[in-house]
Amino acid sequence: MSWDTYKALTFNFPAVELSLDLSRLGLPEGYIDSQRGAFAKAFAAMDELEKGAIANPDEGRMVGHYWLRDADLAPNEELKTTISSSVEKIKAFAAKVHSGEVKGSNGTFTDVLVIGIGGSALGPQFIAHALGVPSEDKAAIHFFDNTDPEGMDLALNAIGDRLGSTLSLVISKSGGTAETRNGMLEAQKAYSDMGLDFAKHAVAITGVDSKLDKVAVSEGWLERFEMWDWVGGRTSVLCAVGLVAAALQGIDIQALLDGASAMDKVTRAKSIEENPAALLALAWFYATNGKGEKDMVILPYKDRLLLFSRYLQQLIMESLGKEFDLDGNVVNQGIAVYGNKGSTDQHAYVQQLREGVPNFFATFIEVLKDRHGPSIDVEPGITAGDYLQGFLLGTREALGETGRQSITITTPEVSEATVANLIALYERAVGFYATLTNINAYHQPGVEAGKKAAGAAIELAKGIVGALESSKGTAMDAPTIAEKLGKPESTELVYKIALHMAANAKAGISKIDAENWYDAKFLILA
Ligand SMILES: O=P(O)(O)OC[C@H]1O[C@](O)(CO)[C@@H](O)[C@@H]1O
Repeated sequence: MSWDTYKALTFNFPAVELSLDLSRLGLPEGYIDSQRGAFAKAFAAMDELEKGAIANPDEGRMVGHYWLRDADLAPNEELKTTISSSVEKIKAFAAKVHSGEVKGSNGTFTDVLVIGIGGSALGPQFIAHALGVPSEDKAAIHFFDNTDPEGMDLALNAIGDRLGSTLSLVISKSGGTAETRNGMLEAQKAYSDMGLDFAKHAVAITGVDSKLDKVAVSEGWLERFEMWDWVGGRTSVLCAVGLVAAALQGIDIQALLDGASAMDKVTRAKSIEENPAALLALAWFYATNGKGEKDMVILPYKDRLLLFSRYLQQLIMESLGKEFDLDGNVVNQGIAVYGNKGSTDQHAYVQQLREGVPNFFATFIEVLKDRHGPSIDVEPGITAGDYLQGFLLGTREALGETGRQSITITTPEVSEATVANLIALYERAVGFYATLTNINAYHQPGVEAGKKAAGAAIELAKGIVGALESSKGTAMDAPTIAEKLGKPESTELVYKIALHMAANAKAGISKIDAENWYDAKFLILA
């Protein structure tokens, strides 16, 4: 890359100490100019959104995550007060927990168990991993982010005998998410097995009057923090969803809010070149032909940013992956996101990136500061951190040689400010990209289909137990059970569910193997 091309296509944003290098994207001459009209619309739409327009038309909702870090921007006094008092309430609660004024049955809280999924876990996980220092944190943080029983066992195992000084945060915007409900019930059981009262160790973060909120009220949980319908799950990390856990861990949440606010100010610029979120959205649009034709590979060369790609997966794919545009046309939009960290990835999938199917563009995230404190030389005059940067620069070069596109974001260090900068940068880039592609970034109708089908499988499971119980001692294969349930069309599901039940000896169900696996029979002994 020539120095002049690099300078011409690298954009620096001193206010947030960030630089964005688009020089390895192959942007044709005049491309930015050709997009000015489209971006004028995107800037205008973003202005309207920030003023409180119903930017999520399907759900008739405002989209207010930008107000969370600058309450004065909220469209009315009530919201301004709600937002600021929520932040104050979080800080005050964390202070009481740290001082021991609010404590568990076994004394000052040492651990925090976050129970949530999707946007109610990914943001808190990213922040905890990026900014936590185990030996200094005010609380160790653990997650139930799935309905996998063994995953929960592992988290409980890490907590060990400290459950009596563990604060559980149950986080669900809707308050009705099955995985989170299951996690809550499992946690409740773990506390009660140790003779502890869950309610005295539990905090709810949810919408007012949701199912979860009602449970928290009726059981007299320690505290409740409100979530609002104008904050989407995937953009909720800077409200109570992410801030309570972060504050308890000892992370400076005001610095997070200020970092996001600083990036928000920069990304309100009305000129593409002066706006890093606009440049990022433009880069995505160019690289994917505005149709998601290429995947986005996120490559932070920093262990602390490992979970950023997972966080972005939801932010970008749940926001942009849409069947219809705002006019009802079928568009099947989206950008697939994956990634891990460099240089670890160099020894995993970079081989394919360089030589295999050219269906991606990479985003390198470069962090200038290696560590707090000095580093030893691993070779004369060279540190491990020099190697890390060397691998970033080398991989980027190697990808360029085979015509693979990349973006590079450079930030000075990993801190509250820069982590929040990145979050705010990508939130706004997603918003701009949605306007460029004329889609609603703020709903997720597709998620419902899987939830409904899962519900049907659970109903079927109940039926299978009933069928085997009513014919105790009789072994039946899957087609017979399905027939008995009046659901021959669901034979495959019956087979899969019965296999799982037998593996877990559920309701005493066992399996009699046959030579052909599909002829296995299931029974409950008489
Ligand atoms: O916070 P809730 O309501 O439990 O939802 C969890 C996640 O489920 C989804 O609704 C769908 O995956 C996400 O948008 C959301 O972040």
